[in-house]
Amino acid sequence: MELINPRSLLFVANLLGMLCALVLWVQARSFPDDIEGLRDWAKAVFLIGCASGLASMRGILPDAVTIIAASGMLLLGQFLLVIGLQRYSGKTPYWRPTLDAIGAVLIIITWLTYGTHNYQGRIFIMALAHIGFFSFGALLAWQAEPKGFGSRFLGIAFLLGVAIAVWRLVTLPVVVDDADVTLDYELVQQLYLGVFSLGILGLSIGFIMLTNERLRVELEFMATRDPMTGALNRRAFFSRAEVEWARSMRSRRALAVITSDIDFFKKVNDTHGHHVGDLVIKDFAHRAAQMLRFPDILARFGGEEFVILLPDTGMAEARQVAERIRHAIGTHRDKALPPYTVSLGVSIAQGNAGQAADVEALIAEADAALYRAKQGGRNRVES
Ligand SMILES: Nc1nc2c(ncn2[C@@H]2O[C@H](COP(=O)(O)OP(=O)(O)OP(=O)(O)O)[C@@H](O)[C@H]2O)c(=O)[nH]1
Repeated sequence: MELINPRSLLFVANLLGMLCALVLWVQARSFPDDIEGLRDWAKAVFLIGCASGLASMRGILPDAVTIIAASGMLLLGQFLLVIGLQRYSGKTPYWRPTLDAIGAVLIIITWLTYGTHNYQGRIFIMALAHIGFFSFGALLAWQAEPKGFGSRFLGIAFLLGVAIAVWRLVTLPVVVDDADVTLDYELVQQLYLGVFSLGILGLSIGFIMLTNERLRVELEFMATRDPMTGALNRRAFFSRAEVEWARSMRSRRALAVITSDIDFFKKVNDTHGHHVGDLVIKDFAHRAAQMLRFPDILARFGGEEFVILLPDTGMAEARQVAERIRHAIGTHRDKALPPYTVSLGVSIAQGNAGQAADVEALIAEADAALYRAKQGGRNRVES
């Protein structure tokens, strides 16, 4: 039964491949370099599109082009999809073993085309290769970060590819040998090709969604974080602090703020250099963050000055946290860094009369306590 001309399907796959390759290429050019894999995908989809275009010329161009070259491009394209996903996930791709395997498959395909004229054998070996690439692709897509809709969509698109290739294997016995004479008009082969053409589109959309989600996560991170330490920036701190403030005022539960400043930090810079100064700042941010729990937040307000917000935390508990940080910084140290100490100021609000009227006032109170800690000799906590 002729549902749709297989030649037309392959031609559509060719056009879709070219268009998807163009979109992926444009996307690759406008994306930050650390989101890798888009260029591989553009090349992959281009190759798969070309393979479909060549295959649509069956009976017009020689078999060496429409079968051997087309199969080679198809396999290389599918391999590049996997390579792109590996690069996207920060894994180092291994080219050699798979390229050797593709070479071996092409030699077998050539033998099956010119030697034994075995159409079923050719479909069998190509379906096996599709299953291998698509299974690996599904696994990589499922593991890819962020694990959002894009990663799931892509994983399912790859799994559909596996299912179709398995189905093609199962239905192999009904393939008639003369199907190879021009093009296979069997319904199963038409569906195979049809789904395959749409598959290029589905996979490309999936990967574009995945990379867009990664970009959104990165932009969000950049907009809310201090790039050097990964702590929240001032703006993100205030947007979270305002929410916690409102909650605290409504529920009358205490909200604590700790401000901290590394002691004699100018001396660290002057003695060991700015680079070591930066390492000390990062060390402080890392170790202070380890001493906090959800939903506490740590923000870098500038230089060596950090602010910590502790929701649902009273004065005694907040002082304990500050003491723990001071003690940890002053006693355990990274051997690669000079010893240093930190002074901290603590303040709380609970919506009572006479207490801070807003977050800024609460921070100003903690700053005043921090100033007293500095005046009192440093390496201490004041409230
Ligand atoms: N390495 C490095 N230094 C910074 C950074 N931002 C600010 N600084 C330096 O940090 C120092 C801050 O010193 P001050 O706050 O004036 O005083 P201090 O030496 O820490 O002394 P006290 O706070 O009084 O104990 C200045 O020398 C700044 O140049 C940064 O991102 N990296």
